[in-house]
Amino acid sequence: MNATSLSIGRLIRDARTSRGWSQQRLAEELGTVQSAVHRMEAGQQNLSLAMINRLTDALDTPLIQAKTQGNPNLKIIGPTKLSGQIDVRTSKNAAMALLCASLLNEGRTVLRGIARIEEVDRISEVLTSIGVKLTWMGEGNDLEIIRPAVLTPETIDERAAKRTRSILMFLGPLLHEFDEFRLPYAGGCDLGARTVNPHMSALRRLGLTVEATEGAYHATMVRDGSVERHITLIERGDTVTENALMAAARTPGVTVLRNASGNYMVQDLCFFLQLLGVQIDGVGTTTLTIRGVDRIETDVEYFVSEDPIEAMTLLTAGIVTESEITVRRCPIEFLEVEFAVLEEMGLDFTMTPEYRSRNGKTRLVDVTVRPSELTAPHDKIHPMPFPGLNIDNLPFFAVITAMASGQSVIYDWVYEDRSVHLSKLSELGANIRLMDAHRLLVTGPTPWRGRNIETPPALRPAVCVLLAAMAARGTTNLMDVYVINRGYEDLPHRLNKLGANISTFWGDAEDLPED
Ligand SMILES: CC(=O)N[C@H]1[C@@H](OP(=O)(O)OP(=O)(O)OC[C@H]2O[C@@H](n3ccc(=O)[nH]c3=O)[C@H](O)[C@@H]2O)O[C@H](CO)[C@@H](O)[C@@H]1O
Ligand SMILES: C=C(OP(=O)(O)O)C(=O)O
Repeated sequence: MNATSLSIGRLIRDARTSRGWSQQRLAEELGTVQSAVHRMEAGQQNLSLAMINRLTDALDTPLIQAKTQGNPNLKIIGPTKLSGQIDVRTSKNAAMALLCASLLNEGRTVLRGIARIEEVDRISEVLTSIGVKLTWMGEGNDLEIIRPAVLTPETIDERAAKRTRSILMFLGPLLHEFDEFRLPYAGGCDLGARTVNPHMSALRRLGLTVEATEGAYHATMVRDGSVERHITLIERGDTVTENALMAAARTPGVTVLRNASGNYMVQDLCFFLQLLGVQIDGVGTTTLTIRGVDRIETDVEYFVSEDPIEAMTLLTAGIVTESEITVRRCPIEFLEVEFAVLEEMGLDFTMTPEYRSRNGKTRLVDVTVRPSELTAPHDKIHPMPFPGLNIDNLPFFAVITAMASGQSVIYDWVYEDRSVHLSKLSELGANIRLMDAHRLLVTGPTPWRGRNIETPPALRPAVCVLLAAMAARGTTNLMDVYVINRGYEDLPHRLNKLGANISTFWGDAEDLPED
């Protein structure tokens, strides 16, 4: 226990008692247990930023708000050398799919190991607003979800819904229960235009018509009772595949889905639906055959698998700081091409034999990376749908190629704005030229230097800046990191355990001295 946690504990206790609440009552408001509140008040509990914000909301107290006024920012002092071992946690993207899929189940759903991140909080807020009861079990990462007999989409929390793109994945589950419903427009990272048409086109084949007007999707469902459906997705997208899977899961008969994504979050969703009694053949391939069931009422527990994007993030942390670290629990099936490129670039790394994730399915390895003389790859680095180089892992190659001698081309054909956001790395000293909106020319190696940076409004470019700042000489203040907290749990603290020097502070960019 330290003095700060004890005094925060007293603030919590005072705010609670001034509202006349018992520890049990506060625990219920927070979705935790009484013993956890007792530990917080006694200063025996490390409080995450997410928990401080939940306390602030629950207690509505200026005392705690004063601690967290303004935006969350990070101060990174470098250069740092990392050492030791770190475990990969579960993914934002599987969490999104599984939380939406919990709507299909009238039994009790327990999701084990869900990441406690802002994006999960947003979808949880949306679920709560339509009547679902979500309870974090203890202080860990297990979430119990119990839906009511009748959902109330008309009371949806629009503010939370508009902050995430995953709200689109409510279409698939809700079409089973309503002939007409309305959802707010999807949000998410600022990556340029992202079409929703593939979702509409796939769901139309199952009877759902969606009209997008006045800031909302207006959905109308007509059930035709056919026993077999063939749907070819017009794009091999992840969330569109998930939406179609959720729509097919409770549509009796057979649905054959072609040009489906076999990516990690889709596989997690398939394993979960299989536990719920939905038969799915072809998991991990581009053709999924789904035998839907009329109703699902099963008490189920599912262990979410490890995140290949977090694995890549942590490996990049080792590479950019020229350190030896071991990243444990890397889901190797989703990182094969990434490792092939890294090997070609001269990265010194070794892997343990494979073992299984807690879901019994996903293959994992521990990877040790060591300081290496990297050279630019011969060809451009570009992403492809699974089993290609993951689209969300491409940004990390901007940081890695900036460490390599020679010129590399990073080609992001997918997103219009991600490369633009990555050019922020030049503020930390990288020689990066935007050839056009989709191509970066990176010339390395880079003498990284710290400075104040406004966080790019996209998750992966933002975390790339954080990683480069760990290697940079001097101090980097990275302002307003909500976007990082959207997808990573406790990242600064976990990197600090490896030797990084990252601290969180609250405030606005105007409060900072000039560079
Ligand atoms: C919650 C979640 O799971 N989010 C992931 C999901 O978003 P999501 O499934 O929503 O991705 P999008 O549907 O936006 O697809 C990403 C972009 O790729 C384009 N596209 C995609 C497939 C294809 O065959 N052809 C094509 O052109 C789309 O038009 C779009 O511009 O997949 C993206 C691509 O892997 C990831 O970056 C996101 O992190
Ligand atoms: C683009 C991403 O996420 P989302 O689909 O949630 O915007 C991402 O995870 O990098």
